[in-house]
Amino acid sequence: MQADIGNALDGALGLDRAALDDLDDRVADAHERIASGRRESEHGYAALNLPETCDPEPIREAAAGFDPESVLTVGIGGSALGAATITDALDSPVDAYYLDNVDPAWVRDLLDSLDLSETVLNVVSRSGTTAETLANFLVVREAMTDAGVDWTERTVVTTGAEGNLRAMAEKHDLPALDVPEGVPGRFSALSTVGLFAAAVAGHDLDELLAGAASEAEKLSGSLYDSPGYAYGAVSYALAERGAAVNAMMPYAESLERFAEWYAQLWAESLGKDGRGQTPARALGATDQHSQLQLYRAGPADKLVTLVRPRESADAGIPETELEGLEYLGGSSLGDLLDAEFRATEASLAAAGRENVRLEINRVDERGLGELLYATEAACVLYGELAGVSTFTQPAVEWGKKAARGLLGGGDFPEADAVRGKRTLEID
Ligand SMILES: O=P(O)(O)OC[C@H]1O[C@H](O)[C@H](O)[C@@H](O)[C@@H]1O
Repeated sequence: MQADIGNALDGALGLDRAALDDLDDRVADAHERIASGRRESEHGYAALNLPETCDPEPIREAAAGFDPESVLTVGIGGSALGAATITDALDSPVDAYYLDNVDPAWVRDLLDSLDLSETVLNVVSRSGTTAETLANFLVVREAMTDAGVDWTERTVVTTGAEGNLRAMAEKHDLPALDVPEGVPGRFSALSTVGLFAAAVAGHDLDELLAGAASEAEKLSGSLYDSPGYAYGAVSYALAERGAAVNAMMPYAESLERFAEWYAQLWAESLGKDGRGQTPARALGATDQHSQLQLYRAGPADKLVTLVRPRESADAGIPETELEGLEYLGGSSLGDLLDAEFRATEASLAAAGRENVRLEINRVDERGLGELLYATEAACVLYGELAGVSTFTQPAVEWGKKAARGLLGGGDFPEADAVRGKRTLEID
């Protein structure tokens, strides 16, 4: 991956090269902390070791027993978004679906549309206790039984050492993949969590991990040596100067889910102690015709992250006799997308609005491995520089406990706050 941070400098927020050079001393210290966490396989830091520690063989073996039409992943947050980012980005004859919400109509529609006898079910939960995931699993299991499908023959579980899901896998003797120790869900794309659906879909796990490894090798004590660190350092420096929002804007339909994955990573890891940077999601070129207005002319409180592959399949634009459109004819949709990308970049820069360009060669396994790993490294570095606890999520846990208390799943004081909601109703 390559990061071009030129347009992050000398814009409205006033970050200049000298300030970035000064920050590089702190990057060196942060890198030492990260390297030590990786050496000791500390919680969270262990995720940056996945290019070396993730063994793709058991994942491939678990997938090899199936030749399905589709793979259905039941999980939420980090237990769905990494896999979804990979399978959405890459073509495969196997369709990949994700039940990562409990909207009843949506769940029912999806299940009605699938041939469950031709579907592999992957239930993914690190904790093995997440209510949405377990509830959806029970619904899918029943739907399989109703369709005359032996769910125990078509289910693979991915979970931690303990929890309801582990117990269920043992009880029914289901194939189970282990969630690696020390790897939080939002950092688990390059592990059993993110790679099973990719393996079923026939994607090259070795290349995904090799792409990640190539970015891991670049991590050093200077932001100028690593695209991941460069992006993390610049995001942090701009946030300190007022970039409260970071808009992730890939110029590829296939990377739309990547922006969703990034939003969890950035929000849940960095939003602590009154600090953080709000992730926004945009898609080029579509959102040039909507959100760009705000990014260029609204408050100067944003970094816009433009992501694109350098190469992709192209489609020619036919010659036209339509007056005024001659310039399009004989060109291609790829040329148009490229022009739109560069125009957006220039339009933001001309207005002093900071932006960064992240590029991979292609949206393939290698490019995705690079992009996922480098973004994780960026996030970890940002967390170190900001002094936040990157790998915890107490605010999310609060809401989980409150919901569980409301459902009668235990005595949680958080549920009392829900019962005490203030109201001011207007009809
Ligand atoms: O994998 P699970 O234990 O089911 O957790 C799924 C998700 O649950 C929580 O909301 C966490 O905050 C997320 O980080 C996690 O990815």
